[in-house]
Amino acid sequence: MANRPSDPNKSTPGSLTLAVKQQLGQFQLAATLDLPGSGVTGLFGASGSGKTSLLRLIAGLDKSAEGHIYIGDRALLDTQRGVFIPPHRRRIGVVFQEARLFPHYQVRGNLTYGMPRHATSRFDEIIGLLGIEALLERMPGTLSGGEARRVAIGRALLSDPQLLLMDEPLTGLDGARKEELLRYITRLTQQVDIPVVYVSHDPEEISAIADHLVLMNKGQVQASGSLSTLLQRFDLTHQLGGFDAASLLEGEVVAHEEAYGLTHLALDCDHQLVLPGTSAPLGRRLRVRILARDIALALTPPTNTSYRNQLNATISDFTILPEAPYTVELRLSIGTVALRARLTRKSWDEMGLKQGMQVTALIRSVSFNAL
Ligand SMILES: Nc1ncnc2c1ncn2[C@@H]1O[C@H](COP(=O)(O)OP(=O)(O)OP(=O)(O)O)[C@@H](O)[C@H]1O
Repeated sequence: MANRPSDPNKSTPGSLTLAVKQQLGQFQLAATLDLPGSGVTGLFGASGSGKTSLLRLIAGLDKSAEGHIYIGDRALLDTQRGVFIPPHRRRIGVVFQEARLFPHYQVRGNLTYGMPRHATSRFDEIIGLLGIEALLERMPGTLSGGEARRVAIGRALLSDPQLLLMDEPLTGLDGARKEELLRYITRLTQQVDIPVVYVSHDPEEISAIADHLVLMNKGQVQASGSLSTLLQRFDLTHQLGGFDAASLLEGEVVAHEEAYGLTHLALDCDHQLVLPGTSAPLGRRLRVRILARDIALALTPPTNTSYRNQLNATISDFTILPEAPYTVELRLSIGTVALRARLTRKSWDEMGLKQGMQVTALIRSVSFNAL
C-alpha cells in the first residue's frame, strides 16, 4: 500500500494519495495511487474494472472501504485512525454521467447552490468558460443534454473544490454535442487550476484531455504515469485501444498555409509536422494524436509522393504481440520525440528492418487529429 503522507513537508499540496480495499459482491477493488496535484488524470479501463467504484470512494459516497485517502496532508479517509470525512466536507466537486440538477431552481440557482461567498468572484469567469451566460434564467427541464452538463460542471466548480471528479461526462451525447462539450471541458481544465480526475473508457476522449493516465484492470491499478509515456508501452497496447494504438505529439504552431488549409507545427526537436489547418494562432502549443496504423516507413526519402510529412526516424524498439502475430509494433524516435508505428510482418521482413535502423516515417497530413 502507498505510504500515507505523514510528513506534511513531503506531500505535494492538492495531490491525491490513496490505498483502498473494498468488497462489492464478487468484485474486489484494491487500488493504490499517488496522483499529481495539478492537471487532468484520465481514469481508464474496461467496463466493470472499478472506475466508478473508486470515484465514489474518493467522493465519500460509499463508506464500506478500508484504507486511506488523502489530499495533500488532509485525511478524507483513514480507517486506522477512524477518520471518515462526509462528502459535503471533502471539498470535492463531482460531475456524473447525468447532470442531476435541481429541477425547481433556475440555472442561476443551481449554480449558486452551495457556493461559498469567496467563490462569488469566480462566477463570471466560470460561466464564461462554459458558455452558459445566456442560460442563467432558464429552468433545467428546458436545457439540452450538453447544456445541462455544462451547468452541472459549473455548479461543481463554484463549490470551490480542491479536486474535481468527472464520471464519463460525455456519455449519451451525440457526436457534435460530445465534441463541443469536450472542447469546453478541455478549455476549462487548462484555465482553472484544480486537479481533475476524469473517468472514461474512450481512448480518444482521454487523449484529448488527460496529462496523466491511470489504467484500471479488474479492480486494480495496472499502470499510472504520464499519458504520452504509457501510450508508448507495447505491453499496454491491448488495454489502451488495441487497433487504435496512438501517439500524442505536442508542438508549437509556426505557420499557416492559408491557400491550402494546412498548419505547420514545430515539434520539440528540429522537425515540423504539416496538419490540416487549424485556427490556433502562431506560437500556440497544440497536441495532436496519430494512430500507429497511419504511419508508413521507407528506407530512403521517396520523391514524388503525396505524403506531406517525411520525417527522419530511428527504429528504437519493436515487438510482435501474441494477440497480433502478423503485425509488428514499432517505436520510432524522431529527435527527442517517440512515435508508435505498426507494419505488417511481411513489410518488416521484405524491407529488412531492424532495431537501430534509420528510416523515413511517412505520414499523410490528414492523419493528424488536432486535440
Ligand atoms: N454495490 C455493488 N454490489 C455488487 N457489485 C457491485 C456493486 N457496485 C459495483 N459492483 C460491481 O463492481 C464492478 C465494478 O463496477 P464499476 O461501476 O466500478 O466499474 P466501471 O469500471 O466504472 O464500469 P463502467 O465503465 O461500465 O461504468 C462491476 O462488476 C460491478 O458489477
